[in-house]
Amino acid sequence: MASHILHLSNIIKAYHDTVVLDIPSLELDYGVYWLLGGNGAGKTTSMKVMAGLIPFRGDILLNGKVSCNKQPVQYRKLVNYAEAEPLYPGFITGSDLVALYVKTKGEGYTDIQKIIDLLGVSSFIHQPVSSYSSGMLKKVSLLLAFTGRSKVILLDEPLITLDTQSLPLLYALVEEFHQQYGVTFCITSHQPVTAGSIRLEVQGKNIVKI
Ligand SMILES: Nc1ncnc2c1ncn2[C@@H]1O[C@H](COP(=O)(O)OP(=O)(O)OP(=O)(O)O)[C@@H](O)[C@H]1O
Repeated sequence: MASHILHLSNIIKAYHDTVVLDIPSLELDYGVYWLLGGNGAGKTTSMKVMAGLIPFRGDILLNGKVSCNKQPVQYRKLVNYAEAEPLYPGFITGSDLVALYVKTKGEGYTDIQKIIDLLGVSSFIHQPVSSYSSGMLKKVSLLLAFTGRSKVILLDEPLITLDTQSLPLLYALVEEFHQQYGVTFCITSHQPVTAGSIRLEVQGKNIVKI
C-alpha cells in the first residue's frame, strides 16, 4: 500500500502550558488541501508544526519514511513553507533571499527566473526588503516556497495582501506544481475556497477533513 504524503501522529502543541493542537492522527495523501478555521483556531501553528519549524510532541512522517523529528534537515528540505506575514532583515534584497534558498534547497523543478517573471517580482527584486510593500514582500515569500524540489508546499494565508491580478497567477503555479511535479499543497485561508479542493478545518484542537 502506498504511503501517505504526510502522516501526523499524536501531535500535541502547547505554548507554555496551553495546548493549542491535539491531533491524534491526520493523513494527507497527494492533493491540494485548504485548511480553514477562524481567527486563533490554530492554522498558523499547524503550518509551522507541519513545516517542522516549531517544537511539538508526536511526529510527522513524510512519504512513510522521513521523520520530522528524527531527520529534521532532510524533512525541511522536502517541505517548503511561506509564512502568512513574512519577516526578513530589512537590508537583505529579494535576490539575496532567492540566491540563499536556491543554494540551500538545490535545483528546482523549474527555472526560478520563470516564477520571478510570472509573479512580477523582477522590477524590485534587487532592492532591499525594507523598501517593499506588504504585497511585494508576500510575493517574494511565495516565490521562495517554490524553490528546490519539495514534496509538500505549505502556504499560510497566500491570498492576503496579493492584488487581484496575482491571484490567478498563484493558482496556476499551484496547479502546475501539483499536476506536473507531484507536489502536495496545504493552504490556509479565511476565504471560501474553490470547488473541488480538499478541505480541512481546525475543529477544537484537532484538524479534520470536511
Ligand atoms: N508564540 C505564541 N505564544 C503563545 N501563544 C501563541 C503563540 N502563537 C500562537 N499562539 C496562540 O495559539 C492559538 C492559535 O494561534 P494561530 O496563530 O495558530 O491561529 P490562526 O488560526 O492562524 O489565527 P489567524 O486566523 O487569526 O491568523 C491562539 O490562541 C494564539 O493566541
